[in-house]
Amino acid sequence: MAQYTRISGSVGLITLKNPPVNALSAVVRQGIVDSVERALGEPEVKCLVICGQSGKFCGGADIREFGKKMTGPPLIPVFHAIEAAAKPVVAAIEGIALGGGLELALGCHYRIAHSKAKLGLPEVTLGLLPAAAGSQRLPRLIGVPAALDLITTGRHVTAAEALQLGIVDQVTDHNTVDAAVKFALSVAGQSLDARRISTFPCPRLSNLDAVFEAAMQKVRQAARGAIAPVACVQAVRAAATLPYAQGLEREKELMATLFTSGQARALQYSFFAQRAVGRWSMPSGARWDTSKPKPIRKAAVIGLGTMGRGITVGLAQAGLSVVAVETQEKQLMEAKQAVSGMLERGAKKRGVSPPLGNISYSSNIKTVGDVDLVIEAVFEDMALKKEVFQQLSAVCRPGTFLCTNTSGLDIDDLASQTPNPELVVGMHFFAPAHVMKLLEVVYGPRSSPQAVATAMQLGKVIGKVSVAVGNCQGFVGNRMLSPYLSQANFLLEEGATPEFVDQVLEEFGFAMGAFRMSDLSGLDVGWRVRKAAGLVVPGKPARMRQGCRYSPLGDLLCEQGRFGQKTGSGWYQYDKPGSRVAKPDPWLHSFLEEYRARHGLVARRIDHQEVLERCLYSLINEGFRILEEGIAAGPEDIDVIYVLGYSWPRHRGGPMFYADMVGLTRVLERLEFYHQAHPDVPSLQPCNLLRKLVASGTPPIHRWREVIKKVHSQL
Ligand SMILES: CCCCCCCCCCCCC[C@H](O)CC(=O)SCCNC(=O)CCNC(=O)[C@H](O)C(C)(C)COP(=O)(O)OP(=O)(O)OC[C@H]1O[C@@H](n2cnc3c(N)ncnc32)[C@H](O)[C@@H]1OP(=O)(O)O
Ligand SMILES: NC(=O)c1ccc[n+]([C@@H]2O[C@H](COP(=O)([O-])OP(=O)(O)OC[C@H]3O[C@@H](n4cnc5c(N)ncnc54)[C@H](O)[C@@H]3O)[C@@H](O)[C@H]2O)c1
Repeated sequence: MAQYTRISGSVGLITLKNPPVNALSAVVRQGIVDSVERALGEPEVKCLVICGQSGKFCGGADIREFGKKMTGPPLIPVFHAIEAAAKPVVAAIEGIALGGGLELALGCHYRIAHSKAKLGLPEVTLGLLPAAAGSQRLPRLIGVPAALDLITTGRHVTAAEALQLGIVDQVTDHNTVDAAVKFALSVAGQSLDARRISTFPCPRLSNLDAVFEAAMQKVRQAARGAIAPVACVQAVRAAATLPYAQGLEREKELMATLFTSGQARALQYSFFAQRAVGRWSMPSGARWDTSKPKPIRKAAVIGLGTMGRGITVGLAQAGLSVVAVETQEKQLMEAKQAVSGMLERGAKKRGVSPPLGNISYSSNIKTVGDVDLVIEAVFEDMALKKEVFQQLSAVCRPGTFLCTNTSGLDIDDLASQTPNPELVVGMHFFAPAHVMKLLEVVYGPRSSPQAVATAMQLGKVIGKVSVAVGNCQGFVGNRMLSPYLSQANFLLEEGATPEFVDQVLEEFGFAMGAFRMSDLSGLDVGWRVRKAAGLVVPGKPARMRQGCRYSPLGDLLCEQGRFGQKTGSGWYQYDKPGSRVAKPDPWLHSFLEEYRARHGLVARRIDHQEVLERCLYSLINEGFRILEEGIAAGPEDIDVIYVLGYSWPRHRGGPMFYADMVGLTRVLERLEFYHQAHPDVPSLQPCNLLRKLVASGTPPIHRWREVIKKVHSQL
């Protein structure tokens, strides 16, 4: 609702009340209409202030209303009524003014913001554009280039930047409502002609075409197929070239195409999924709301390679004390230098001082005796990790949580090395660990709910989106990647090139195709895992392992020292080791031809559809197996992992959402087709849960959990 009160005798105060973010639901919109009407009708009221309850101005339109039949007054006329008011209306912006929230403020005559407030038009991140006149008012207020930046990126700006851009009129460190009331009284009675943004001409640009061409090129490059950023540029162009009323029409037209699009559905699903994963549960029945985390003030990181350094930075930046341990003095010194550099660069960007003092470095594991939690990040070698866990058990005080950053080793096996396996969980970060938002929190059969809650909470503290998953080889993300990569390799055997496979996957929206990604991560990583799994055994029939099809192509490249970017060659060639520009490699093409000839394989023409379906549906099929086994609690968990950790295009929601969009019947049919053609590839065999979902009438994704529950209860 919106509550109307009179303060200081002559100020009408409208307070938006719709926790948690005062979104503009139908009731709130109606409340604003009624309150404005009332205030304008009261002769004693000289001016109005609009604020939000609980220190939050407004988080925008109520996204939960989007899928439903719209009721209540539409936003544009509400904001026009405010702008047309004969008494000054001041927005008192505390906390947030986002999307429709900022558009409401732009309908007001003045804007006062608290210094800690964040403002922005993030509609693009939900597959939309600011369609309550935001795309038309903002360029008129701050000019086309700045408006294009804010609207196409959806980034939030601080109050200080908003002041500099001209979005707000004043910033205060004190009570914002008090400041707004004082301000409103000071301008009461003054002419409002120059305060109605919709009447402003859009600031002229001499190079208008060039600006919009450049903006369009920029968004198309970054969008990876997303349509909203393109529509945002078109809407701002309308503001720059058309009278306000016509610009509004264009905004409405563009919004109509976005509003019902699959991309908007996917992005809004993704928004809620990222919040839903925080409400985790385990098959044992333990849950987020019944498991209390322990506060972590001091942590240790063991192993300061690529991952350990990033994890140390993340912990220190969040204000924790960190003991950073590396056994070799030389590596320790190098790590210290690298970590300090990362902290200094990060602090410079944020305009704060680097928290260098939060970290103490040591080459002696005994120095971790007084920490609350340890994150082990030594080489991916089970014997080594077991040794480290035994040492930790001996030196850590009782109750210390022991976490491992392993990419896929058995958490329970590691836990068995300690007298308190309930304190052991996986904390699987993604590289670069201080940047990537995803954290897989992996619980073993003996991990306590408190250990899981503590790791999930620590993830939150350091700014990660944490997803709780069960223990299995590769956990969720890497396990699903395995059949995807296998299919990509099989396609090469059958006649495709790495360039073609990557092109199809990149057109789908991945930042990098399977082969460019493997070259970046290092081919040796998978090689080591396959060796440890006994798959790389000289003398074995080359293309079969344990009765299943196996492609040794990656192993053969590694035997040649082709580890990817770091060695200057892999699936592609590079100018020099470390270079990032992948070029097609004639050597690799002849190697593939020789390989096919050696194995009696005849190259055939492979089309886009086959590449996409085999790579994506095999990955999705593994996702269904993961759900069936209870390794992930719901499809949202898998989708968040893929969007945040594996560059799955956000506007496609994630693999499980994509399967829902394609249609489960279609996915099942195509898997059956490919499995018939490749009976020696078990990952193409449709999993039981997928069949059950189809048999139960292909329910929409938000109802899959009901079927999953039934499957689990039958086990
Ligand atoms: C035929 C076709 C016709 C087409 C014509 C249709 C015309 C329709 C006209 C529409 C007009 C458009 C108006 C406007 O331009 C559109 C918008 O405003 S879209 C919304 C823009 N706002 C945002 O994107 C903000 C989203 N929220 C956030 O970024 C964050 O939540 C936050 C506000 C920064 C707060 O962050 P935190 O403190 O970390 O809290 P959480 O994120 O965990 O959120 C808490 C809780 O609140 C829920 N929530 C947040 N924002 C909204 C919202 N805008 N609507 C509904 N719910 C919201 C969030 O989901 C959390 O709840 P939980 O999911 O955990 O239950
Ligand atoms: N690199 C990635 O992209 C990535 C992503 C997620 C998880 N992981 C996992 O993180 C872990 C570390 O990977 P990485 O890429 O950082 O490896 P890395 O080779 O870069 O670093 C490992 C570090 O551990 C140190 N070390 C070895 N034994 C030690 C001991 N006993 N005590 C203290 N330090 C010791 C080594 O000197 C080295 O500096 C592995 O388990 C890996 O699977 C890696």
